[in-house]
Amino acid sequence: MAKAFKVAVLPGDGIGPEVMAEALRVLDAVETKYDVKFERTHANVGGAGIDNEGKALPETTINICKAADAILFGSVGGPKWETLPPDEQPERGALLPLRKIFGLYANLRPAIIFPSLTGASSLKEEVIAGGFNVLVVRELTGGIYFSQPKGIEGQGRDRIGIDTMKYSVPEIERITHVAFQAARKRSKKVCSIDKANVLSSSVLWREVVTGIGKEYPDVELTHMYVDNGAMQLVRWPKQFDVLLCENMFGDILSDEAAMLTGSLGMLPSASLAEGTFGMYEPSGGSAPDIAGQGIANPIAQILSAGMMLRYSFGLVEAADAIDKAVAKVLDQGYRTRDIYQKKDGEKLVNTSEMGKAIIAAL
Ligand SMILES: NC(=O)c1ccc[n+]([C@@H]2O[C@H](COP(=O)([O-])OP(=O)(O)OC[C@H]3O[C@@H](n4cnc5c(N)ncnc54)[C@H](O)[C@@H]3O)[C@@H](O)[C@H]2O)c1
Ligand SMILES: CC(C)[C@H](C(=O)O)[C@@H](O)C(=O)O
Ligand SMILES: [Mg+2]
Repeated sequence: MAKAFKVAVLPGDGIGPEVMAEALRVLDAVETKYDVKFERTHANVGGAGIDNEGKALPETTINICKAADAILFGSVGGPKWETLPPDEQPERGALLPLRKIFGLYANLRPAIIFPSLTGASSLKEEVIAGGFNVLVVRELTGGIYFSQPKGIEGQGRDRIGIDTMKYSVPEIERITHVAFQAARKRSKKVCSIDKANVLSSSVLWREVVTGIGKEYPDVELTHMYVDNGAMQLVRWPKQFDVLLCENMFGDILSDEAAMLTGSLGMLPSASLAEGTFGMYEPSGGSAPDIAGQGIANPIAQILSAGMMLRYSFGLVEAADAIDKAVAKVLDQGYRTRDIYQKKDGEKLVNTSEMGKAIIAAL
């Protein structure tokens, strides 16, 4: 009998449902080819949760996720819900609680430049010639996103907005191990990003990372302040292998790294808990500027589904096949609008045509 895995499918808002449809078709194709079954249950999240069930993260959605082996997530948010109280909006009302409820502390965001896409990068060709492959390892359940106190206090012009950045030693230790273990399977270099010249949480971060680094003598460890890191990424991205970041620094640097590869629509992510449970989503958002037009790039969502097969289901062969199929269609010249450079040999396609091409290449 075919091996079966339960997937909670949360398409969300904006381009979320459009790119999710293509990732699900890719999963259909994997089922046929690899004798596996993905039992999918759809659930509302974000604006779709608010509109259909009155809440960004309805109980039914939480229960569907709890019953699943992994969550495949689209993206949430958009102008329609931006006037709600902050904690009820899609991002703070659904995405962040999901990360916390499921203990998804390790966010892996690989930024890989495909050889055929070097021209789509915002960097000069000579800087990225030969490609680069950076893995952002972002701490996802701590830091300034979650620490207390937080909120707006007082009245009128006397109000103050408060956010707090806290990290405990165990929180730093576990994400550091993830970074070093990932580096061991790659080019054996970890660059830890912090702001230890200003922030106390970063002073502790640097100390703990240095200590853990001694357990991995085969991996080179360097430290960099986040402002310099942001600059070095655009100056010479090839110097980096694994970038280890706290929550907010990782959020910012992963968008930057994504754009160096050509488009935010190319960058997948895996958010992992202890064990095999994970949530898989594009690093980018609901892209309200292009939603509803059928032109979004589905590659980040499809590669995220591939990461789900790799990290939560152990289906390495099928995951490799998805990665290769994406590289192949890019070599064949298929381009959604975000990565189209009007060069000879390029074929401008919409979301579903890109999905179909990837399935054909599987
Ligand atoms: N994980 C998530 O659900 C997530 C992540 C980031 C932002 N958001 C939310 O998304 C909404 C829009 O935020 P934003 O505009 O700052 O960021 P965004 O990532 O949605 O869009 C930034 C730019 O990248 C482009 N882009 C993103 N994904 C693309 C794709 N697949 N194909 C082609 N182009 C793509 C968009 O068109 C836009 O020009 C906000 O409500 C934000 O909070 C959600
Ligand atoms: C939408 C937002 C809460 C989210 C984050 O900041 O983590 C997004 O930007 C991301 O990168 O996944
Ligand atoms: Mg982000």
